[in-house]
Order: sequence, then C-alpha cells, then structure tokens
Amino acid sequence: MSINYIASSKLPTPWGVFSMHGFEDVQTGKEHVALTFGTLIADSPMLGRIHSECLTGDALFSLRCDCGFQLQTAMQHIAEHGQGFILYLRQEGRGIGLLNKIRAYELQDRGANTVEANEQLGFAADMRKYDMIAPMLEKIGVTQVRLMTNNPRKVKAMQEFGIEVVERVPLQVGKNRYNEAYLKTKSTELGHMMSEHHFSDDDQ
Ligand SMILES: Nc1nc2c(ncn2[C@@H]2O[C@H](COP(=O)(O)OP(=O)(O)OP(=O)(O)O)[C@@H](O)[C@H]2O)c(=O)[nH]1
Ligand SMILES: [Zn+2]
Repeated sequence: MSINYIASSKLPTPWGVFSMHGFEDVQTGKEHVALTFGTLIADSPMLGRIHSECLTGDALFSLRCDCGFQLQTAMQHIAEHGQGFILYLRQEGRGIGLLNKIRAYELQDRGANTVEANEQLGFAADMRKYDMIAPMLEKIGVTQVRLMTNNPRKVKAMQEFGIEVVERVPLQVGKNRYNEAYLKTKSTELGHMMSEHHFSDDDQ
C-alpha cells in the first residue's frame, strides 16, 4: 500500500468551511479525499466518518440507499461539533465499481437483494479494503476516533490498522420506501447494526 499526499485546499459547504486533502493510491490509481473541520488534536478522540463512494446516492440524489443522507448528516454533525474528519474513499459499489453496481441494480430491479445481486455477478457481498485509512489518518493527525457508522466491519478494519475506535456513533438516517428492503438486508445479511425503530414507518 502506497498512498501519496498531493495537496490541500478549502472546501466551503452549506455546513461550514472544511479543509480538503487529496491523496493518490499508487497501486490502484484511485484518488481519495480527506475532509477536516476545525483543529484536529492528536491523541484526543475525533468525531469522524469513513465514507465509501456512492455516485448515485452522494451526487445523484438516489433514494435506493442511505449514502447521501449519511454523508450530509456526518458533515453537519462534524461542523456542529466544531471538529472532525471524513475520509471519502473511492471504492464505489462496495468495491465493484459503478458499472457493476448498475448491473447489480438491474438484477435488484428483477428481484435479487443487494447481496444476491453481487453474488450473481461473481463478486463477494463486500469487496472493500481499508488499508488506505492508516496513512491518510496519520497525515491529518488522527489517532483516536468516535466513528459514525452502523458497520462493524469498518470498526474492526480500523482497529486492525492500529487506529483506536473509542466509540461507534450510530448514523441511521434517510430511510424511505425505496431503500427499506435494502436497509433490512444490510442489517440481516451484512451485519450492520440498525435499531428496529429504523424500520418503522414513523421515523422519516
Ligand atoms: N454492490 C453494491 N453496492 C452498493 C449497493 N448499494 C450501495 N452500494 C455501495 O455501498 C457502499 C456503502 O456501503 P453501505 O454498506 O451502504 O454502508 P457502509 O459504508 O458499509 O456502512 P455505514 O458506515 O453504516 O454507512 C457505497 O460504496 C455504495 O456505492 C448495492 O446494491 N450493490
Ligand atoms: Zn449509496
């Protein structure tokens, strides 16, 4: 794993002015981004999120998933809190890429769930790797994290790379009638920790 830091700039957003730091993954050619807000203090727990690229949810307003809602909510929480970070990792479609994700959506439109669709295409349910996290966090000066996620695999991956996750902060937002089955499958088959109220009709 070789990650090169390239450059930093300001990123004004509706929630405040973040700093944006660009990284190049030499092996895969992927361009990852770290956003930081406020002053990050090493050896103090930082509120943060590891976000996997979802073009459809993050940029195209898709209601098939919860990604865009999670990204916006995480940025808002960090700005309100006054400090924190987001690693925006270019591992679209849980690592299978955008075009394969569209193939998987096509299968889902015909009845497969998110895991079955990946498997029908010859992929594991989740192909993501997290080894870029450690060098990115080292560069922005984060060693301890309060991680906004529902995914226990992310917590485990961070700990394997020597980052201390002092708390998991649930991030259950964006449920709607188009992603209800998707969220349920994440809970039952991918191990995401979602409280039952997320599946009731009155929380959206
Ligand atoms: N292959 C595939 N990828 C999907 C699908 N829906 C969303 N994704 C991708 O899944 C990734 C987000 O992962 P999720 O499993 O939704 O959530 P997570 O990041 O593991 O967990 P949280 O931190 O709780 O959000 C993004 O890269 C999306 O592009 C799908 O139906 N098929
Ligand atoms: Zn998504």
